[in-house]
Amino acid sequence: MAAMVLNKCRTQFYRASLLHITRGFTSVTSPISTKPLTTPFQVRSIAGRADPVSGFADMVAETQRKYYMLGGKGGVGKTSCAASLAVKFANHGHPTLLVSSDPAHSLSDSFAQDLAGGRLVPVEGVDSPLYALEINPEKAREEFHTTSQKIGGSGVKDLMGSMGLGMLVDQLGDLKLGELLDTLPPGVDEAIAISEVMQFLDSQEYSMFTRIVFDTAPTGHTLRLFSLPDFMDTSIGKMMKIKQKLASATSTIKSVLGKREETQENYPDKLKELREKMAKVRDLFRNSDTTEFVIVTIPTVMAVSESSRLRTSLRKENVSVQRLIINQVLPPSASDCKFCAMKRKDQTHAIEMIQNDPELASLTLVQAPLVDVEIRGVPALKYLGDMVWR
Ligand SMILES: Nc1ncnc2c1ncn2[C@@H]1O[C@H](COP(=O)(O)OP(=O)(O)OP(=O)(O)O)[C@@H](O)[C@H]1O
Repeated sequence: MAAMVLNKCRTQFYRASLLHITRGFTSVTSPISTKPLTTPFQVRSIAGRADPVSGFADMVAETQRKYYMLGGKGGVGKTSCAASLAVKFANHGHPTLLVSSDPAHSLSDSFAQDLAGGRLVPVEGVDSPLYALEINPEKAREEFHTTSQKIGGSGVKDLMGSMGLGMLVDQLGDLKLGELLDTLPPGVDEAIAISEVMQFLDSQEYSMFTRIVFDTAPTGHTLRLFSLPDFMDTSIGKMMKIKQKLASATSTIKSVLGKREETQENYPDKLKELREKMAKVRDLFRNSDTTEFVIVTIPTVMAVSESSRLRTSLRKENVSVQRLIINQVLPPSASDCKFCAMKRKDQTHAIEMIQNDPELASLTLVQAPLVDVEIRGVPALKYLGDMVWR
């Protein structure tokens, strides 16, 4: 029965067959005929849009450095689309850096090459230099935590207790410092890691890159980046108060005991530096001349709803979003099996949702087909890139 149903299915899955993509062919052939198909998946703007967004020719044209951030719900194809864009930039002459700030890195899996290690790793098989960098948000979080703890965490309370300054510990209570340090907002690690990368980008080692593509963590985390400078203001303010209280208490004690003042590392300055870096990253993201945020989604109600919320948040933060990639769209069919027919109905509904969504309807939609094999390795990414980035 299942075989009979499947036999009726004439959905023309795009033959990203291993044979084709591992040999680097880019032509698309139908599984039921050997004739090339004319792909219907193209950059197109929605009816009524006055100014269609630039195509890949414009994305590649300028020599000035550009940043592309790809974000969206988990599992929709952010890494695949980001990696395919990076490959395409590199194959069009742009030395390109692909950065993953998703704690669950998948660049190595996507390229089928070992790109791990938190340092620049060259990607093999592309025409111009393409480097990958998997940054470690966990490490950034730990560093932030250690620095904060040194200024005023439990270490301070222990120290003050041992100095007989228990009353000051009580005064610290109202600053809710412990709470502050223990409840760093989710995504703070990713944001810190991104800001660390941004400072490298000004260095000589990174100066050759003219295209920088970010594969970001799922939706909510990326958005934290924008609220962090304010969060840092609050936390730095609290830490400065503690430092002042500590400084006056310790100098009184030391003068009584006749001890010399020790030079202390200026930790709040470090936090201020971090805050400044984050503010710089936020400003860069808001600069529509250099940066574009591309939302990736799939045609399901849940993914579309999340994309709409993401777009609202990015608009409030003045981040430029011009295109929405609708990934894994079922290809055309001469006659669907029952499963494909149901799936197509759902997808059609989700695409209509996009077209009627006030946040998403104004974007240029780029449909990318569901292909019949997993997208792994440079030839496969090139294949995907040729369909998505046109
Ligand atoms: N158009 C497509 N056709 C078929 N498979 C696809 C397509 N796009 C992505 N995939 C596959 O879907 C899976 C998830 O893709 P990917 O890792 O790019 O998603 P992601 O959004 O980055 O995930 P995460 O949020 O977990 O980082 C991978 O196995 C990938 O090969």
